Amino acid sequence: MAKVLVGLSGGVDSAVAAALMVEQGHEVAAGYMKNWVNDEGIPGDCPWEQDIEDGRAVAKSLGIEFRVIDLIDSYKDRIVDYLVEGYRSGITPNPDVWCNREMKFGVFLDYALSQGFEHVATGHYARHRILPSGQAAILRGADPNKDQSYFLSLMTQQQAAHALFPTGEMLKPEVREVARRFNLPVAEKKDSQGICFLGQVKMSDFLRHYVADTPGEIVDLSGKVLGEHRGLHLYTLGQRKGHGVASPRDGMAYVVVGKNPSKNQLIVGWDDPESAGLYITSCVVGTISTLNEPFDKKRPVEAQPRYRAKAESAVLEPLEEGRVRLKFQRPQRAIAPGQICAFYDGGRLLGGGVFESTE
Ligand SMILES: Nc1ncnc2c1ncn2[C@@H]1O[C@H](COP(=O)(O)OP(=O)(O)OP(=O)(O)O)[C@@H](O)[C@H]1O
Repeated sequence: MAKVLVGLSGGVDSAVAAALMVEQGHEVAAGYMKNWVNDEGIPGDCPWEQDIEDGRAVAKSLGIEFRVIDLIDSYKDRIVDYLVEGYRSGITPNPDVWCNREMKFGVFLDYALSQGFEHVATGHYARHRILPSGQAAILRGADPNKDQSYFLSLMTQQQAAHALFPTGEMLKPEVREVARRFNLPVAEKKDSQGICFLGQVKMSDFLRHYVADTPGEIVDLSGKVLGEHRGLHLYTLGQRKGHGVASPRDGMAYVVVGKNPSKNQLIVGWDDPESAGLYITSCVVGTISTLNEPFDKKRPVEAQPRYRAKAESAVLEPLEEGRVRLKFQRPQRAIAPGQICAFYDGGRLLGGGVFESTE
């Protein structure tokens, strides 16, 4: 039996995680991280009041303590600023991955430990194991449609050692069934989507409040001007729609193949392996974080370059501290700096890093 603080978000997955922890006989309390309050007139509509109410109702039905933990300042410093700075500097940030490392298993875990808890449990779809070495390992969730291990790829061993993922062994429909079995008030609540504080707001509308529009030319690979963009930060490599350059005929679409910050130009080309910059096989990944073993020698890995992507065979080669070169077996489309790459050995998460540059 352990003392466990469950991260209760107001959704069904974490409610079931809490119920399972109670059922397993742990000493359980629930914590809701208050991350965002819109007091600056910036668009964002996180339904946090409803979520707190739902979290409180779940805790009550399980007979466990419910705490609301104010992490607004840390969230602003560690996630919102990272997001805005990232876009400002032209990279593609991933706040969901960062949130697990900095918030849920960062300040929230620190809070839990300072309060005498031994573990933070969340409703992530990932599996937790203790290896024969005594180290904690993270495996892909049992539900292949829901697996969230990608989002945990920048976690450290110390963080993993204090983590528990009670729903990671289950399929989503089973989670709903358990919620009904426990009569949890959120058993039929709809799944949340995207970054909480943005809610239904488009990222571009949110960013407009922080990053001024800086219009410039849209050019093709030969330098011919085809249109005007609103600011490089608003476009992503591989983007097919929303750049405003019409396709000349059916079956030929312009996509974003690059950015030239010094000329403030957005470069478009055909969605084709021949378009320079769109497909790469070799790249440098930095901010390397590993869970169980250091990346200190050349090794094969499966590298997953985005959440809903297949992990691809690649060879990883250590560079100087904190960086690796990754050579994919097959060309990869639209790898953008800032994006997170998760590394796996079969179903086991090895760690992750941030794409820095392509070669
Ligand atoms: N505001 C929050 N306070 C406490 N824990 C949270 C909060 N937001 C998310 N978590 C924890 O992180 C887990 C994964 O977060 P994510 O946003 O992916 O939720 P989810 O998959 O929609 O799960 P849920 O159904 O529990 O909302 C949640 O299951 C929960 O344990």
